[in-house]
Amino acid sequence: MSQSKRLRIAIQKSGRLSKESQQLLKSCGVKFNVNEQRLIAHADNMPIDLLRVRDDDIPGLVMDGVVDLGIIGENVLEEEQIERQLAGKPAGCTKLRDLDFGSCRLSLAVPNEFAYKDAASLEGLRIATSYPNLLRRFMQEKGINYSDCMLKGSVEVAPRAGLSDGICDLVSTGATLEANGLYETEVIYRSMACIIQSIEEQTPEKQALIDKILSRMNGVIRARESKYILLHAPTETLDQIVALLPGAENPTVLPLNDDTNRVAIHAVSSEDLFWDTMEELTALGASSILVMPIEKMMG
Ligand SMILES: Nc1ncnc2c1ncn2[C@@H]1O[C@H](COP(=O)(O)OP(=O)(O)OP(=O)(O)O)[C@@H](O)[C@H]1O
Ligand SMILES: O=P(O)(O)OC[C@H]1O[C@H](OP(=O)(O)OP(=O)(O)O)[C@H](O)[C@@H]1O
Ligand SMILES: [Mg+2]
Repeated sequence: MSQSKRLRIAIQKSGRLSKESQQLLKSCGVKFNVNEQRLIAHADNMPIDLLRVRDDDIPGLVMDGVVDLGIIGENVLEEEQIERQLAGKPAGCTKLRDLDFGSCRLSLAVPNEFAYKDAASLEGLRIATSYPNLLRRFMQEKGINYSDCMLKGSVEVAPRAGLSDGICDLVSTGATLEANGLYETEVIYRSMACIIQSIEEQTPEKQALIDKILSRMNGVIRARESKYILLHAPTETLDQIVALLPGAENPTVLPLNDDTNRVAIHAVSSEDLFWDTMEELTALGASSILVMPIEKMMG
């Protein structure tokens, strides 16, 4: 069991996940100030300590029970899990939920002049990557022999530098690949950020705090994905209009002053309302359409 009476949460110190991890915890009511020089940030209003570390270290810290929770990309989690299974080290942890950020994919990419047909085009070649285990699993499934070149960063420059024939690295918009004269040929893993818990037994107090944070996180993420919609609708097209609102259950329908042919609709939609739908709504006679963000949700 983690020795500390306070709940320990590991988050990325600086990088793609750090701001959003901090923001998510703040939205769950955890109050803390980060001092860039310090590894630990203590929450002021709850028995929670945040450990700010390199993202690569987060899965191991959770799997060894050094911290109770960690916010991490699934790509790093899966890579560490394979690594530890091979080394016979503890690799257990529980994924509590996917988060709504850090979406990216681990892909194979080759120089623009490379005539790639399928994964077999890489037979006998060298691939640079920071994810040797995920790459090996993919290549073994395809039965392709290759050699790897392990790089912790700047993987995209490897082919130009003559270090490898292709790469296996994270892609989001594809801008980094393009800037380095590479193109994506195969997605080998799709990833999101997630929150994981150590499998060590928790004290009832700490488990209750984990459950509280998770329940708040569910509310914050559900609210971020939802919209509050207000509009006026002709009574004759009311059913069609309600059917167009994405995931809106039991909308409130209210009468309008001095207008018996129209009603006001208030609805919580589980998704954003896109311009196309707004145009379809107006074509059905809807007016005064307002789409508003929701800050918190519960129950
Ligand atoms: N372009 C991207 N768009 C969205 N998410 C990304 C992107 N690149 C990486 N990620 C996600 O964010 C995680 C952290 O990426 P980052 O580039 O900050 O890692 P790093 O350089 O290894 O950081 P550290 O210094 O902590 O080791 C990745 O493991 C992945 O899950
Ligand atoms: O497809 P794109 O939108 O261009 O994103 C992909 C890039 O993002 C990540 O690096 P990051 O920018 O986080 O910097 P790093 O190389 O220092 O980790 C990843 O390692 C790629 O290099
Ligand atoms: Mg890292």
